[in-house]
Amino acid sequence: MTTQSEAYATKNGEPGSNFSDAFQSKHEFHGDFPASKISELMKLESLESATSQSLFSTVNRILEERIEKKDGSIPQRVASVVKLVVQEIEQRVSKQAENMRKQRNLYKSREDRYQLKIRAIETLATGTIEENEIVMKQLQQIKIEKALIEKKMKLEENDLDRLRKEKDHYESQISSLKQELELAKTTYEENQLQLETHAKETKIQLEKRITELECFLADSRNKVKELEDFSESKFLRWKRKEHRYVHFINSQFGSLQELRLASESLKEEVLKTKEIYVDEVHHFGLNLKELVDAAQNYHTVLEENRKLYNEVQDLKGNIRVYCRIRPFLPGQSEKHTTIQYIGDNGELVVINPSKQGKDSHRLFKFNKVFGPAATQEEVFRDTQPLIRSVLDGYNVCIFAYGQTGSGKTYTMTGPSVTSVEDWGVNYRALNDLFNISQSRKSSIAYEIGVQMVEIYNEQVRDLLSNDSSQKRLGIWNTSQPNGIAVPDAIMHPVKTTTDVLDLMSIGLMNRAVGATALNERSSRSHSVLTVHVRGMDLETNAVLRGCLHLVDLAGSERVERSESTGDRLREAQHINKSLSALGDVISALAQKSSHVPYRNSKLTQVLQGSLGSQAKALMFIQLNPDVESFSETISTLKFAERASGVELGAARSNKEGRGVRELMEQMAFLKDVVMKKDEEIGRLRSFKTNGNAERRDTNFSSYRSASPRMHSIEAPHPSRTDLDNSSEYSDKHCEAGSQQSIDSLRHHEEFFQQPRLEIVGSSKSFTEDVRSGPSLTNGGKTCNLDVGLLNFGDTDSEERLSDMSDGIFTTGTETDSSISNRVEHTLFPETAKQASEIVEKRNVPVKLPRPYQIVQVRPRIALSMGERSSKVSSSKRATFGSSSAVKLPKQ
Ligand SMILES: Nc1ncnc2c1ncn2[C@@H]1O[C@H](COP(=O)(O)OP(=O)(O)OP(=O)(O)O)[C@@H](O)[C@H]1O
Repeated sequence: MTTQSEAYATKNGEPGSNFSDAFQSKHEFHGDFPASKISELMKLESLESATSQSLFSTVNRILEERIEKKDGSIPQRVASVVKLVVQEIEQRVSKQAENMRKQRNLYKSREDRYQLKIRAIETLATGTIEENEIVMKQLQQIKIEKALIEKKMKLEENDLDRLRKEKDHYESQISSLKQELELAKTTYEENQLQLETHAKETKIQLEKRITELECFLADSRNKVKELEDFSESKFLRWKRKEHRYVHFINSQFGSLQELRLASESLKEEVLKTKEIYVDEVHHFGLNLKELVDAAQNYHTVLEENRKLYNEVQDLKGNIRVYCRIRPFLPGQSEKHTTIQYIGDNGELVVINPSKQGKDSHRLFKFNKVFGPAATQEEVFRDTQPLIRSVLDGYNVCIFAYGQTGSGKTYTMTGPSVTSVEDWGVNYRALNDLFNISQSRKSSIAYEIGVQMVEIYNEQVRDLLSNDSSQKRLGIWNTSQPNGIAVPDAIMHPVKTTTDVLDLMSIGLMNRAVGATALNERSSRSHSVLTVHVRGMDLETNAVLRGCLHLVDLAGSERVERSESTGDRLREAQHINKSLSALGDVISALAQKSSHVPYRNSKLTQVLQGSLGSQAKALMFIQLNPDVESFSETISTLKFAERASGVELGAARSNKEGRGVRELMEQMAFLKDVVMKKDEEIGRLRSFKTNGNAERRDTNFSSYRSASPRMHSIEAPHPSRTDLDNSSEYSDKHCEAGSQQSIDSLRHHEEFFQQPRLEIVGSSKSFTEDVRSGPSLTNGGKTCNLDVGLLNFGDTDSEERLSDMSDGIFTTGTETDSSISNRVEHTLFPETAKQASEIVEKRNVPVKLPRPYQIVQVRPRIALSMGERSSKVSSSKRATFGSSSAVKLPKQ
């Protein structure tokens, strides 16, 4: 049993010490408490171990002692009260202890029960943990599900939002639809009202119509009745008719039988007639065949006639005239044409659209007319024989005449070089010459050279020279008796068509072109392509030379039509001037006039050899079919008509056999001798005249008057007043001319590869050459003095030119050969070499035949032919030399 102090001590955690402290402080408070009692009390090992009873008994004994002793420290009563209290407390404590014991037991039982419960709970708890885990898992799952549900809820919320919005939208739509519905409803009601009214109206109308129809039906019924009556009567009539027809057919059948019999007899007759007819047709066929043959013969005869006509013209030396009509260009197809008829026989009818009746038509006749559809090949086919004759030693000139844009360049050159089909006469001609020369190479060795110049504003320019100083050539050297070669222009040997194509494209690029109102790219100059051919017969050594001029003239239109101004106007004026000079020459030739004004333009000077000598000439007349060009067309055709009447004299081939060549070599030698003599005479004369000026003048003038023929190679031609007024002209110009001549010669000598002979003049010119007096020597080079000109003061220059022209005109083959010699020397140096060798070998003059020529021995400087010369065969290259190469312009 625990006491109150124990409980107290247990309650405070330090029962022993606290109780002792309390007891001690109490004792101290009661200082009179005997120490023995305390020690007695203190005998108790500890308060903790002391029972509450012992403690109370201790207190009771103390109190009893106090009471017994009657100690005054504690009043008796107090002690008895305390004792009572202590006893009361003791009782209470014991009760309490009892209670506590009971409680303790109760607690114990409770504890047991709790223990059992705990154990049960523990077992439950273990079960619960597992359950918990499951629950946790379920919780987790529930959480996940919750999250999902939340998500779903969110989504649903979103959906809800969306639905709400949609709902709003639909609501607004519904409201608008409601409005529309309202509107529709009102309209419907209105319409309904209208329809109702309309229906009412229609009903009324229909009712009216029904009544009308009923009336009509009644009428119709009446009519049907009438018709039925009518058809019945008609049926009866038809019935009657049928009877009649049957009767008629029967009668017809009878007659048919009769006819059949008759036809059979007729058939027999027809068969008989047919036989007769077949016989007759056969007979007729035979007759027809004869007629067809005759007609064919007629065409052949016609063709032959044409050929014969051409041959006769060739024999007469007529200028052949081919007319070519340009097609309308793209974009011009709507235009009216002036060409009404193109005949096979070279007939051409042009029509003037502004005139009516007979005057509106004009007939022209030429050697050939090519229509707009004619191809380049067809045109060339008719030109080919003429071109081929160049290889047989003839001189041929082909030129194209016509207004700007009429197709001259198209015919002569072609629209493009790249396509062979487009090639014009120029390329085809050279190609043909190469082909034929190849096919003849076993018997004749041909060499071909080309020059190309243009006449622009009355100046001659070398189109194949890249040297600008040489491009513009000096005055056209008409002292060349036949004027065929272009002495100042560089001669380019050509071996293949490619060479020609290269050269010509360079030439075409250098050509002066410009735009006029009539042609976008108009040729503002006359271009002359000269082809020199020299062939040597490998058996007989006979040499033939041919020369072909291919001339693309500038446009012939009137100045005002080309709407030119400034430079273009000047060009047009020059072109017109030269073309009218050509017209004058042609007129003079056509009229067989004694004076032919070749010198009036550079163009006529260039063509002099081909128009004046016995060369073959062909003129292409180009026409623009456009109505606007009618007047130009007529003037072109008139020009062509005049040209076709020109007789140049029968063409002759420039062939020379060995004999002729030897004679020429002899002539060359003799010319040399004569020249030396002339030089001596000249020296003597100058020696004489040194002391006597007057005599000198007289002597010189005798020379001047002697020759209208010879000109300085390069000296500018003096004006007539110059000639009249300046007595010193001869000297000055002789010097100036000789200097120029020397310069020109230097250039000219490019054609010559070594010192050799040059043969100038012709049979007729010889006499004039002799009259012309001596050639001047200058620095070892020779030039012919223009002495002829010096004495022209009183003579009509035209006449002089005419004389000269005539001289050239009639010289014929020899005239041509002289220039050909010049060309030959240029192109074919070995001939010259042979000649010079012969001259060196022979020193005995040989008696000359009648047509002899002056020979000048000229030390020629060998000049390179430039890049072109590299294409010449090695055997010839050696003789060409290599100094001061003249380069060709690069394309
Ligand atoms: N026969 C033709 N077939 C097709 N086109 C042609 C024919 N003739 C000429 N042409 C075309 O007509 C135009 C003018 O031709 P081209 O330049 O040859 O005339 P042109 O007489 O030489 O003119 P210009 O005197 O101004 O030099 C060119 O476009 C040319 O292609």
